[in-house]
Amino acid sequence: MKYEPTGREDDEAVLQEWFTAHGITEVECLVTDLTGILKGKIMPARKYLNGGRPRLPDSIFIQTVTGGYPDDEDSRFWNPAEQDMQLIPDTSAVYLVPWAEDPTAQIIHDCYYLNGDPVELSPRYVLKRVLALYAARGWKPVVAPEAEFYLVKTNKDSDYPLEPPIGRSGRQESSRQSYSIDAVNEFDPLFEEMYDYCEAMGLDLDTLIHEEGAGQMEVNFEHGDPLALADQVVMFKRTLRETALRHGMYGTFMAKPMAYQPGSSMHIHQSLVDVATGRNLFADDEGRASTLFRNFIGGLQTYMPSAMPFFAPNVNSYRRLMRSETSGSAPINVEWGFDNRTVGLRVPVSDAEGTRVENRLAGADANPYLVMAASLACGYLGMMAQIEPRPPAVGSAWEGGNSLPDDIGPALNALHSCKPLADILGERFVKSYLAVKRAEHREYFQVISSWEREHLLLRV
Ligand SMILES: NC(=O)CC[C@H](N)C(=O)O
Repeated sequence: MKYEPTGREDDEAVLQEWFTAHGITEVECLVTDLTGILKGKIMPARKYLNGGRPRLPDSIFIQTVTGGYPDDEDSRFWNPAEQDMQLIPDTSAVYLVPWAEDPTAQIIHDCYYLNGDPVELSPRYVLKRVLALYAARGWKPVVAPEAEFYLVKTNKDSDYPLEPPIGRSGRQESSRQSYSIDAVNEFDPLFEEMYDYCEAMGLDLDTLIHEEGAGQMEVNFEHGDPLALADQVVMFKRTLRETALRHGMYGTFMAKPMAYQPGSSMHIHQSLVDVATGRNLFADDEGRASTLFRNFIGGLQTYMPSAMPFFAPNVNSYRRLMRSETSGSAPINVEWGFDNRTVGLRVPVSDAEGTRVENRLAGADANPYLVMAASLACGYLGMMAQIEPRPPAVGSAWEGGNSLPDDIGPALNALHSCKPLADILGERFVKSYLAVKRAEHREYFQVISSWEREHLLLRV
């Protein structure tokens, strides 16, 4: 997947036309790091259109969420020289910044070394790598992500717990308001603006609902190409956070922002299209679940426990997945079942064309490129090895207990031992990801919590 300069003239023409149509004066050149944070440079549109392309060091892909770097015990897996990368725009990922005062573009870029090699540490590249495996077989995965999030009161001191926001009524939500339209309308001005921004950016939102938690909402995206939808989720998260700030609140995609409130997920519905015929290969000629579909689920069941650090990348992610009275339907297993929300892999009842599996494991805090790459990699491995899934769960699957790593430490160990995933996602990428996540975990461990001060200080 080398960048071929021959295609670039066409891209320039597309950009030129789009910049002129929108009167663009500034460009935000964006790259998503391992966490999902947008990094990049801002430059004048004039320079950008003259072929100016920014460079960034490849160390942005080995940065922890706090801006640190892993100890260099494993440094042979990245380049300590901090090589420069050339940023090349993807002209299918060009958006307006609708809240900017001067007409500004935000463009998602791919990263290449100066010799033209792609940077394998880039999450967007990891997803492209998995999609190329599907393309080589004439397959096209189709996904529909959902993103849950909380609106919360601004929280200037991070020592204090978060609180639900104040709505138009002047009141703070305190009870379960799942699906309540009036509870969504409490934040009507914010959502009006969010929709305006999404419209201006061309984000394909389907529905918005109120979820179970106080101030918790969910948006669903229309189904489509995984790369385009991962881009859209990244853009949506930025948009929602920005909109919330403009309305005096925070929007957060933390997996478990508040104790005693359900966590936030990023469910991904997945199906598989035959490029030649356009048919959904997850249904057979009689409209029943096909062998490929069963094997895809078999692969998810086999490899998802090892891919856990992509679905649950932070210490906080595992708080969402712990069973408690307030955990809602967050999964603790990789069983599958028809229209069953106690399993990690739900198969919604639908017509043959709509046959799909909803992977419910990922938290909203996960990096959408890596969630899609990991989920599609697990399914691909299952289809290649023709893995039969266990029988579908009937009734509650909670009784089976937690069959997944229940903390980031064991999850990282499981990924470390899984060679098939490293082969698909890239060995250098997986090693670097593990090193970054281990460094974050060590840093977290140095913080003494209020629970320890409350319960241990005077007792032990
Ligand atoms: N609607 C739902 O299925 C809720 C999902 C739940 N919030 C989770 O974190 O998984």
